[in-house]
Amino acid sequence: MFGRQDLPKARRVIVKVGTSILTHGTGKLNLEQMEKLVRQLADLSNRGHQVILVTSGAVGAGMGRLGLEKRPKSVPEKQACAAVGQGILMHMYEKLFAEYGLVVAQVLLTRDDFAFRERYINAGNTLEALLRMNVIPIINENDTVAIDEIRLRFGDNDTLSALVAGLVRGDLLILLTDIDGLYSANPRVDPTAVFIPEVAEITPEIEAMAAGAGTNLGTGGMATKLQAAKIAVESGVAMVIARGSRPNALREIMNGAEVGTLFVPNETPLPGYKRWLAFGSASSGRIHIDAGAAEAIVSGGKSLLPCGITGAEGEFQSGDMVSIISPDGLEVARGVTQYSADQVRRIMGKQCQDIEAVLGVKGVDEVVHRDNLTVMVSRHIG
Ligand SMILES: Nc1ncnc2c1ncn2[C@@H]1O[C@H](COP(=O)(O)OP(=O)(O)O)[C@@H](O)[C@H]1O
Ligand SMILES: N[C@@H](CCC(=O)OP(=O)(O)O)C(=O)O
Repeated sequence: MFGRQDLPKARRVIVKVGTSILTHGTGKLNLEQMEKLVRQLADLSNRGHQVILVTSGAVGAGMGRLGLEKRPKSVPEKQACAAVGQGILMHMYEKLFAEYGLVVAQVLLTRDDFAFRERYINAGNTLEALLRMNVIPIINENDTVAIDEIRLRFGDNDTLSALVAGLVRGDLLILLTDIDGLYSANPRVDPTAVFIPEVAEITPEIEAMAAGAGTNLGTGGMATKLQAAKIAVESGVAMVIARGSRPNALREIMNGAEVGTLFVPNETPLPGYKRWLAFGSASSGRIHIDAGAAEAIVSGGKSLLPCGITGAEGEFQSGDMVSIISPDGLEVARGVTQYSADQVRRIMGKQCQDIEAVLGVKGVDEVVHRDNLTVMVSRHIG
């Protein structure tokens, strides 16, 4: 059984730091905190671990420099703050890592870089090349171009860090925030909340523990951290949420000490392509299915045939990614369709041998083949 004793063996470690620990309440950078963080990361690298840093704080740092006291509401203003702040953040990281003789690289990603498989593979190759060169990649969302609609689908940097961890087949993802880890309820609101040291399975009860957003400067609170945990554990990556201001938090975690909340990785993680289907890809439409088809796909590992389809939404083409929706409205699977939306509407409910008569061509039997399909039931993220 995976446990804390396995953490020292983690070779590739992704560390995400939230705005709440990188900036003061004033919005300006918390320099002491950044120095401590960089020192620990440099030490991890010196110990032979491969380190990737996912950093928030661009909007916060920009606010500080522009003298704004509240996080702006409009998207262009937030993006303007990020454009000012990202340079300030990188300048500090470059300076601090250089003191320990380490080279850093800025990598800015958007949701689309994960949704398009070619870009996803390219981003992975670049990160591999940087790690081979002993460079520390410093990743943030490309806020100036990530429009709100797309941002919402990304969630925030918690989700981004988990997608990155899956992309590079990381061993451990550490989310450093302003609280010790997961509690049974938000302890800032509920004084009876108890600390949860380890989560072996992310059940609906665990999900219910994470309520709403956190601080004025941070964005997602615990809810987005649990979404990140779902992606990480299904990708075979262990995850720890811990307080970033704790002195030597990273060293203690890497030594296997009981610090923060540990999320145990799945013993049979999704393979690379199915992982991308589940978490990276963006769906172009929805195919509705009946209860029998849902059972065959989820429990039987079967392909989706026309006879189990009850409807199609959207204008997808053959080769597009589609969400497969059960009668209770849940996305039970996601996969690549071999028929367009128009064709699906014409062959739905029919037997395979009738496809030729309806479409005038002899097509394949499977609307979505099981090789190109991933079951989402337990993996639904948001
Ligand atoms: N069940 C919970 N356990 C711990 N913290 C919680 C819980 N529910 C909500 N929170 C809030 O989540 C906050 C951390 O999230 P956030 O402010 O987004 O940090 P970050 O900027 O590091 O991403 C905590 O300060 C706390 O107020
Ligand atoms: N890209 C944004 C980060 C937004 C975000 O996810 O913030 P947080 O919840 O503090 O991790 C920034 O750099 O300000």
